[in-house]
Amino acid sequence: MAAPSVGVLALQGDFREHLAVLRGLGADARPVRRPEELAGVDGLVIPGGESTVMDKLSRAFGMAEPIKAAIADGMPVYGTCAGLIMLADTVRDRIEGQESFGGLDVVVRRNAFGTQLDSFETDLDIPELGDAPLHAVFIRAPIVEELGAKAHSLAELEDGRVVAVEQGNLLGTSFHPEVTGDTRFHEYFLTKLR
Ligand SMILES: NC(=O)CC[C@H](N)C(=O)O
Repeated sequence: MAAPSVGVLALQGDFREHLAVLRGLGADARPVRRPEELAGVDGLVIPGGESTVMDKLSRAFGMAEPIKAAIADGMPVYGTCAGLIMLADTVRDRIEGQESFGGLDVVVRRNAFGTQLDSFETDLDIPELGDAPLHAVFIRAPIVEELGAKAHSLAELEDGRVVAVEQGNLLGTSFHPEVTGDTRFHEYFLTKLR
C-alpha cells in the first residue's frame, strides 16, 4: 500500500520540523501552500507559529475556505500550538479581526501562560500513546479553556488544564511534539489516515 500523503500547511511557522518527523515515519509529507496542493493530500498538519499571521496569510493565499471545506468533509487535521488555535471554534485573546478555520468544538485562549512563563517543558500522561509519559514543550502556548460536547481531552497539566484534544479526525495540542524527537503524536495522527 502506498504511504499516506500528508500535507503540512507551509505558510508560516515550524512546518519544516513537521515535514521531517512525518518523513521519518515513512509518510509522503508535502508542504501545502495552495488549494491544488491541499486537494492532493489525505491529511493536513497545521504547525506552530503565530496564529494571527497564519490567519492573514491563509486568507490572502485563498487557503482558508478550502481548509474549512476539507475539515467539514472529514479530512484528518492535526494542529500544534498556533495550529490548535486555527482549529478552535472559539479563540479568546484574539487580535481584532483574527479568524480561525474552526472545526474543533473547543474554546482556546492564546498565550495563556502569560509573559512570566512564556515557555516551559513538562511530562504528560497520555494513555492513548502508551505508558511512557510524553515530554511536552510549550512555547507561548494556548490552553483549552472549554471543551464542547463533541471534543474530548487527551492530556491535562497537573492542575487539570487541558492541553491536547481529539474530536473524530481532528487533533490539537498546545505543545510541540515536532521538536522533542518523540514521534508518538504524529504516529497517532497517521493512524487516522489509513
Ligand atoms: N508556539 C506557537 O505556536 C505560539 C502560538 C502563538 N502564541 C499564537 O498565538 O499563535
